Amino acid sequence: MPDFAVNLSMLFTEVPLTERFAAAAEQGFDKVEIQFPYALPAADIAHLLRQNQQQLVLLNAPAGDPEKGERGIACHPDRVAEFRQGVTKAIEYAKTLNCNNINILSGISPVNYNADIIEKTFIENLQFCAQQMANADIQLLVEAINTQDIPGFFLNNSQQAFALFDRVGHPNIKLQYDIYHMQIMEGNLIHTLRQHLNKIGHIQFADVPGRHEPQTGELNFNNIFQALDDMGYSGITSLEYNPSVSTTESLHWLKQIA
Ligand SMILES: O=C(O)[C@@H](O)C(=O)CO
Ligand SMILES: [Mg+2]
Repeated sequence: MPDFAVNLSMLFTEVPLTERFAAAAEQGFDKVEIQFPYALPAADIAHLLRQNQQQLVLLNAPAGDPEKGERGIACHPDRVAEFRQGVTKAIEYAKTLNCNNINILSGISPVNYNADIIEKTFIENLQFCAQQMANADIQLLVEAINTQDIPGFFLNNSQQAFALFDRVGHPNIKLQYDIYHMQIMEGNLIHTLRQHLNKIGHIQFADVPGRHEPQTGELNFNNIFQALDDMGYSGITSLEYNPSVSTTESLHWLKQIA
């Protein structure tokens, strides 16, 4: 069975973030992720993790202003200084919280720049991240996101990610393979996971369509989880879905496979 973590930005949202750690612990989760932890001081999060005997396994670097529709700025040529300051902040949080993985979001391609400059900016920013994070013993992860939910998102499929990793040319970079986004963009999940397992550092999932819990859509999660075990995947597999019912009720599938 996969080593599960739960994303506290999308599950247990019935209660404020500070109370989600305990809610997740009550359901048996000892590993959690938070997309953007920055509204809380790192010391407060560290306290909550200790109190609930949990490990933070993932956080995202700051990704611009979501109120303005921004979903990452790593490919924005005019935001390089701001992006890198955000990465420094993410590394400080990760160090305080003993978190070994930081996820980077490319963002939506800016309309006023040509494709080559956007790609070059992203590659140079990833080179910066890979080295800074290697210095801090942190794995750089990069996530591809589907363009139905976020039209224009620059990094949107696994083959594009692997080609970019070759150009980044640093060993400290892996794909955060989100099953939900990849099912929408390319399908062929088990084959892709098996073929590129050494370049995949973290997995998230939700069913398609709807981005809800397993058994609400078209994916056979029993087969996917079994295949991950069979191929020897040893990383984290994280619940990152919008529960279609209460979070606790949405975990029925987990009890069936346990
Ligand atoms: O899949 C997603 O939406 C994420 O993993 C994320 O962190 C976006 O902020
Ligand atoms: Mg994701």
